[in-house]
Amino acid sequence: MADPTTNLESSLQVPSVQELAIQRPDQVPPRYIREDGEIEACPSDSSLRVPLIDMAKLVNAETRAQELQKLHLACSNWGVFQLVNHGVSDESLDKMRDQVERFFELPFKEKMRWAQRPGTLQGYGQAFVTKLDWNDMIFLKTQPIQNRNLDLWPQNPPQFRESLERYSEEMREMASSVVKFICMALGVEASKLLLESFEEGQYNIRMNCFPPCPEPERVLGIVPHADNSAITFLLECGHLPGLQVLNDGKWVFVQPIEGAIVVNIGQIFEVLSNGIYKAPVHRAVVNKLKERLSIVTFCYPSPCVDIAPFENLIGEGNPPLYKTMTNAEYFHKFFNRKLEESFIDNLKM
Ligand SMILES: O=C(O)CCC(=O)C(=O)O
Ligand SMILES: [Fe+2]
Repeated sequence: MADPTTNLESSLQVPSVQELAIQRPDQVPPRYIREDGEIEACPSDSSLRVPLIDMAKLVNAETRAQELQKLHLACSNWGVFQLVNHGVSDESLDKMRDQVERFFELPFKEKMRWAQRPGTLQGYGQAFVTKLDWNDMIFLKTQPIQNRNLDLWPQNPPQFRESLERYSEEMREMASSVVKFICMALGVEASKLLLESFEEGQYNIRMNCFPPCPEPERVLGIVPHADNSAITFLLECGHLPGLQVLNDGKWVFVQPIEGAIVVNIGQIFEVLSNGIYKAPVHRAVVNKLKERLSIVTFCYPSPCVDIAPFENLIGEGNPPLYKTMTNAEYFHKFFNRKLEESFIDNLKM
């Protein structure tokens, strides 16, 4: 979910999906069943593929121009791409995946040591909107350090905290370069202020567990949504596809690629780009036999910068399409949004 904090603010205690799945039920309890028709597990057009962007080609001055063009098309036509050669070491990615896998393997009672507490937004549990998602998760704020609630940072498995700390640091570094290149692709010079705002930005990490589900065609792992971040990085823990992006009215699987990180535009960047880049609607589907894990990093600029379309994109014939908001106003609108209304449409002029 864009930022599970919304749901958690009014979160009810709901059962663990992993615990439900362990009992190997033949059917799913009705409160998980989606009434809006069968969930299409296969893309209607399997030739559609989410674009691949090579960070090494963006860094290299000789190949940059061409790769920036690809990046521009990826962001304007899809809002999502797979990033390779991103510079985060395999070792660090593997370590993080391993610790998250081990965490979800712990007995339920042990995981509950880090459960969401009443009045807290973070911790182990579920996000609840209207229907239940087939998903357990642990949601932790990692940067800046004062946002951390270490009481909710697992100490089991033993290296969880240090892996998360290192991983989140690497995501923060990656965010600054990815934002810089996305701005270049958009044709705006990213201001020093904006780039610094990602160095000092806010980073929240949601680790998702989607247990096997007896009726995958009637249940969703995560409901369709767009992220409220500026950009989001998603790391797959295995090879089982589950993330789907809505593209031209079709749900398209994001096929896991070894070593790649999935990057998607969030609603803050949609505003910054004056709608040239859109935050894509996406969802997670589940599998009948296999569990899937994902690690999702939501990147936000520092609360000091306003959220408004880039000035260079505005001029005669190009009016601003979105309002100018302080960070606090943006989150106030988000937390007070009506679920039946489109959040992003409410940010438009
Ligand atoms: O894990 C996935 O496939 C999707 C996760 C997601 O969209 C989210 O946590 O916002
Ligand atoms: Fe998402």
